[in-house]
Amino acid sequence: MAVRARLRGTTTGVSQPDSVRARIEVAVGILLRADGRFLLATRPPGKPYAGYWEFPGGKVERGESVEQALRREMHEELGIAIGPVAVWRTSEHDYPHAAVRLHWCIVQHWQGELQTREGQDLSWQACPPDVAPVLPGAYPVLELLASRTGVAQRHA
Ligand SMILES: Nc1nc2c([nH]c(=O)n2[C@H]2C[C@H](O)[C@@H](COP(=O)(O)OP(=O)(O)OP(=O)(O)O)O2)c(=O)[nH]1
Repeated sequence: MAVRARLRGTTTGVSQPDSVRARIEVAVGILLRADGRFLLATRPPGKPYAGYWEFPGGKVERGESVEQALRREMHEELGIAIGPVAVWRTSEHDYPHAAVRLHWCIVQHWQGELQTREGQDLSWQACPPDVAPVLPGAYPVLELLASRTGVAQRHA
């Protein structure tokens, strides 16, 4: 599968010019456990790329900040109340269905037991993930996580 993505400060491919399509802003949570593993979830049925693994999150709604959107999505999807949010990186990806700008937020503290409110599967993963397929727009950040101290590495 062709992967076209741009990550601020890192060139991983070529996207369409911004003038061609309006970008959809997306807040994405990298829930990082104390052991360095991060949470991936499957996309629910009925959505584009249903069944693909992704980081939890969703579209920023009108009038919301990225942080507000992330707090709402984490509550709606997982039933948790997240603590401090740090926007870590921003990347862009062009899909056939949408052009998205992904705001990657590291979350290390939350309250509540994880629930699967949208029928998604959840998995705590290390780098590289051993679940597939992963949403193409998540690849660049997975590469960055692999080099980030504190993220669990999978050793074959
Ligand atoms: N949550 C999430 N979205 C991602 C990731 N990587 C990636 O390219 N995306 C893209 C896929 C979608 O085009 C977009 C997120 O939109 P979505 O449809 O899942 O958002 P949503 O939950 O607000 O959806 P809805 O309310 O409109 O049903 O971001 C990722 O790792 N996590």
